[in-house]
Amino acid sequence: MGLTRHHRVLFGLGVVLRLALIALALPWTHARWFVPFLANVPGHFADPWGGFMAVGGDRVAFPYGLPYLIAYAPLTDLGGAVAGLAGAHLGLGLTVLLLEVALLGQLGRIAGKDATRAQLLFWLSPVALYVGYWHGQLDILPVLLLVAALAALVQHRHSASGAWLGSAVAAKFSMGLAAPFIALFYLGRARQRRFALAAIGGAALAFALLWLPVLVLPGFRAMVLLTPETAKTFSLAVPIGPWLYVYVLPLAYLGLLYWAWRVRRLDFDLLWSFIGIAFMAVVLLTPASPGWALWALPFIALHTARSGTTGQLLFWAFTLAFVALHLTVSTGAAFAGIDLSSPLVAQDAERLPSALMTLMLAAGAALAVQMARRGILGSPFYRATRTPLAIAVAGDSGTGKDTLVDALAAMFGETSVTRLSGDDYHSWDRHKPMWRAMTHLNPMANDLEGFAAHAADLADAKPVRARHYDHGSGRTGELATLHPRELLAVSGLHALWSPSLNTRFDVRVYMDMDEGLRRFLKLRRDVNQRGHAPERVLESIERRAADGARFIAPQAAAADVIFRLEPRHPSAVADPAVAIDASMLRLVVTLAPGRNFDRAARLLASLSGIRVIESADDDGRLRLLVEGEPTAADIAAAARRIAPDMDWLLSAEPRWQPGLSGVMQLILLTEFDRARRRRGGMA
Ligand SMILES: Nc1ncnc2c1ncn2[C@@H]1O[C@H](COP(=O)(O)OP(=O)(O)O)[C@@H](O)[C@H]1O
Ligand SMILES: O=C(COP(=O)(O)O)[C@H](O)[C@H](O)COP(=O)(O)O
Repeated sequence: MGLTRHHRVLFGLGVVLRLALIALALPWTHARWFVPFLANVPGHFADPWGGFMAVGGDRVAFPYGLPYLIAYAPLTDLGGAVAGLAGAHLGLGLTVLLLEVALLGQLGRIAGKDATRAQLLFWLSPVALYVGYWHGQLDILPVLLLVAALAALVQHRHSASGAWLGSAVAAKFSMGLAAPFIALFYLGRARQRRFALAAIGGAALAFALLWLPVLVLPGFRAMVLLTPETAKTFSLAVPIGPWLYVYVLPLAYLGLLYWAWRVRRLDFDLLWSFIGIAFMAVVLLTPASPGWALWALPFIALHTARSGTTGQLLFWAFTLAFVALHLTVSTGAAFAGIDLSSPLVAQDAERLPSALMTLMLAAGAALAVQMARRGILGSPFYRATRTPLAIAVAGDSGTGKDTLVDALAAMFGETSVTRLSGDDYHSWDRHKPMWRAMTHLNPMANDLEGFAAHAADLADAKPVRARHYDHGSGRTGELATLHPRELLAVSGLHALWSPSLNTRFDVRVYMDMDEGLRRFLKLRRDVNQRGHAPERVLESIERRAADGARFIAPQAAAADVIFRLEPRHPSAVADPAVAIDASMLRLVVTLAPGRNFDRAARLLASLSGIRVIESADDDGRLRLLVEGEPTAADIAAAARRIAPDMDWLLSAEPRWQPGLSGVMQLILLTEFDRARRRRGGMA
């Protein structure tokens, strides 16, 4: 999205503020710890940590691993070589700035249409300016590596994502707090599970390369492994008896992890929200080092960019209170030669810091709760894992129900769709004599009560135990478990039979088909795929005609959308031995009374090579006659345009179909998008 002049001014303001601070402010941490350590590296490449302590350096000066050296030493030492201490400070400050710019780029890959707002919130936040250039922490590096890992993940580059994550953890162990949530993201859904090994391999390799070479160094072990920072995790403890405490942060973190595990199926936005809330818990539940707030900043910036006024207020209240607090209690910087590096408030003057801490906690907690409500409970994917989007596809035998459900699975991903077929609820196997007395189309020949009960349970995200009818053998198999997923596709001869069940469906489809075409396609399928003799199929079609008119056709009245395939010329179905050419078919789409075609018609008319004629039938139902052969690429481009907010449900690699099947995919996509909005603006 192009930057407006206003945006460019704001980004420029952030750059000017940073350059001014780099030039005029000398953080105590840089002067006392980081620059002396980094300046000492060139003479002690064998063991920079041991070398620094050997020359009397402070043991807590640089509790960081190889990634920090690789990132921060070059410009700092180059600056030091060129212009002494001032040059070293300049080099270190510029490195922080460059790493922040890199993080903005990664955040942009994740934030999509909210990128500019999220980047500006990060770039102008008091936390980024204070932590990076006044208090002078170097946490921007591990945060950049973690956000790069998540950006690679959202782009399905799983080995790279693992490598970035391994590097982030090698840079700062605390980034490992994100790892269990990422593991749940991979393991919770079949379509992601297959990439878990690639991610683990990338992480293990990167971590090993960045840790093994230095783990053998005594100086590294002394300065990095034994850092006192970790102890802060246990600082907030609630006494529950003599020598017995509950550690609040671990408790909160484990609770969050359990919640993510209970959600079971995470999409990327849920993963992002869980990690952001976990980092906020660290900031709120420990006397956090100022740098730790930077871990949460990308997450709260993107959340705020997607929120309304309340979110904005909470963001600024939290970040300003956090900085005000640390201005009073943490070290600062010398500014233009004036020493302002001591905490502004004496340690025993606890009232002001405590008031600011309370304010920061209140705003931060409210922000974390809002992130949980909007980012998790309000997530369309989370809500669909609790109440799946449900579609019913009814129609006579051979009208294309299974073919349509296959097209749904192609666009949403097989692992996101639960298929419930009415064929699995026939009362008897194929060889039972009862079929001579009753056809499959008669509701009495099917356990429609069990079918409806299972459909309702799956719509409530409850698993069911059902048998499967095998059309190849004509027999019903063993009981198997059907698990709920984000989408429930209920198809069959009687899928729209139950008025009470029909209210559970978000989309109701009736498959109609020109009778000659249906006979043509059913004959070919039942002979080739179900092993029936042609004469038996034709006899069955004749015998079922009355029940079709009596029990199947009336279900069309309950449909939102009726798809009717017709041959464009009778010759198309003259010879069953000649395969149907898609160009010989046309699609008639009929919408429920009161519905209009605006979106669908606009969409279809935009497809190259498509001819659309709009009409109305006798009872005022709008009808679209569609002919043409759009390519799969045309369908994909139209899908992105017509329903941009359906990304959360679509497969990572949707398989759009060419021709009239693709047109039906698009129309169903618009129907699901409509259902999403009707459910209260999911997304
Ligand atoms: N849009 C279509 N274009 C061409 N052939 C189709 C189309 N839809 C269905 N068919 C074919 O018609 C036959 C019946 O379709 P199917 O989906 O099995 O119907 P149902 O599930 O309603 O019994 C199958 O051989 C299928 O390949
Ligand atoms: O009418 C149908 C429903 O299936 P569909 O709508 O898919 O045609 C089938 O004929 C019966 O399920 C029996 O199947 P079989 O032919 O295996 O006896």
